Amino acid sequence: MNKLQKIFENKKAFIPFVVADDPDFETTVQNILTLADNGANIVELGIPFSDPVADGPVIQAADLRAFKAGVNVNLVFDIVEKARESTNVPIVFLTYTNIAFKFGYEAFCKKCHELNIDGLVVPDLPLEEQGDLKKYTDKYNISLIQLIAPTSDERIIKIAKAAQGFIYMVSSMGVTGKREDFSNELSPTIKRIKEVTDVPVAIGFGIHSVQQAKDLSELADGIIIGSAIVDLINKGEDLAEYANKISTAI
Ligand SMILES: O=P(O)(O)OC[C@@H](O)[C@@H](O)c1c[nH]c2ccccc12
Repeated sequence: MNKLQKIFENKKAFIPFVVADDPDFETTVQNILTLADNGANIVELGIPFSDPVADGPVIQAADLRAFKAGVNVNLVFDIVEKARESTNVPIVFLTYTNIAFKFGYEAFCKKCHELNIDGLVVPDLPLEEQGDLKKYTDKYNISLIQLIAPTSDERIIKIAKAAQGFIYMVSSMGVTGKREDFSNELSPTIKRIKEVTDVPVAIGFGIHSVQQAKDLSELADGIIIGSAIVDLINKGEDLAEYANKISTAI
C-alpha cells in the first residue's frame, strides 16, 4: 500500500502546514521537528510563491517573510535535508505548478525522492493537466495529492478515482484562513468519495480551534491546519502545546 495512505490506517491524521523559510531557515527546521514530536502525522511544507492565488492573508504574509529571508526552491530542499537529519516524519510539499515547472518536473521529483518527500499538493494544476508532472511523480514514487473542492461536484468521482496518498477535501470556497462555520455538504461529499475509493480523505481550510479539529476529524480520516499554525509561529506562541492539543483531540 502507498506509504502515505498507510498513515491513516489506525488513526486520524493531523497534518499541520508551515511555510518554508518563515521567518528563517533554522526556525523552519525546528518547527518541523517540534510538529513531528507533538503528534503531526504528516507535515505539509509550503514552498513560497510570488502569486499564491489560493492563499489567504496569513499565508501570503508568511510567503513575504520567507522571500525577505531570501527563500528559493533549493533553500527549501536544504531545509528538508537538514530536518531529515533528525526526523523521518512524512512530508508533502504544497507547491504551485510554476515552481516545479521552472525547476524541471523530473529534476524536482528526483530531488523530492532523494529527500523522502511523500507527496505533492499542487493547487493550480487540475486533474486534466497533470499528465506531464504525473509521469515523474509516478517514476519517483511520489503521491500527487488531489484536491476536491465543494464546487468540483460532477468531477468528484473522476478526481476521487485518480487519487493517491490522500484526498485533500477543501472545506469551503475561497482562500485559506480561519472560518467559524463549515458546510453541511462536507459529510455527504465525503460519503460520495468513499463510495469510489479507499484513499483516505483529509479536510483542510478554515480549521483553527481544537473543537473544530475534533468535530471535522469525525467526518474524515484527517485534518489539515495551516493559517492557525502560521499565525501562532508568527506571534511566537507555543507550537508544541497547540500541536499536542490538536493531535490528542482528534
Ligand atoms: O490555512 P488553512 O485555512 O488552515 O488551510 C490549510 C492550508 O493553509 C494549506 O493546506 C495550504 C496552504 N496553501 C494552500 C493553497 C492551496 C490549498 C491548500 C493550501
